[in-house]
Amino acid sequence: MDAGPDPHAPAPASGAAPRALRIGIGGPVGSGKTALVAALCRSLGGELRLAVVTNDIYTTEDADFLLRNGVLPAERVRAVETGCCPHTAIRDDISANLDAVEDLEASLGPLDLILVESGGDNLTATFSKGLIDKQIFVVDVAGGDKVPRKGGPGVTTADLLVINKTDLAPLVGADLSVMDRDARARRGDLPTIFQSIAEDRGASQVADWIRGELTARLPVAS
Ligand SMILES: Nc1nc2c(ncn2[C@@H]2O[C@H](COP(=O)(O)OP(=O)(O)OP(=O)(O)O)[C@@H](O)[C@H]2O)c(=O)[nH]1
Repeated sequence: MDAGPDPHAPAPASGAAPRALRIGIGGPVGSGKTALVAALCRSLGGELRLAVVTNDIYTTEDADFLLRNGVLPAERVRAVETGCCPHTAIRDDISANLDAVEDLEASLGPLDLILVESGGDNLTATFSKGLIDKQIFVVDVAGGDKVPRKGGPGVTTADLLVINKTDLAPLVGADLSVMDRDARARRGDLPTIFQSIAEDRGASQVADWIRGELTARLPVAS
């Protein structure tokens, strides 16, 4: 489904990107998506006009976590209760998510970055290109070092693969070099980041990747 142009997109200022970069964050249940969103709010919230849309099936758990942890003011967070499989709301019927994005842009004015966190799903979940510009897929080492090898569209095609909870690798017997080899085999030149949010509370490598994506969208000065 193609959502077409965004009617709420702010008029581009001279030298500025046309509208907020929308990044979808998906991945299996418990891999660390909300922890990543919170970390990115910590590292980027002071330098970018940032807002977040969370998706949960029956609750507003993830939005509540962000608010409880004070990583972003309440007016910058919207919670979508999907009431159905998480992938349906980010891939098939994206209207509730688009409404949330447009509502944020209408109430806050021009934004630089909107993070859309999917509800936890499985390795097949992907975002509609009508909803987001770039997709980050988060898996974690506690799921086993076989996960990248299993592939699926998230692992194989996401613009960025994040392998989270590296601090747990020795505890669960996960071999990071195997995960690295398999991720390269599945993804070719697409980037993969290994991280532990427990050890790097600002997810600095992912924040840097986002800064790079924002820079890449800026019009080339003539
Ligand atoms: N040890 C360790 N724990 C982590 C790390 N990142 C997240 N966690 C923990 O893993 C658990 C799940 O993290 P969440 O961020 O809620 O995972 P999620 O992917 O958003 O989960 P759902 O929204 O339920 O799919 C929480 O208890 C986090 O504190 C990490 O790098 N290392």
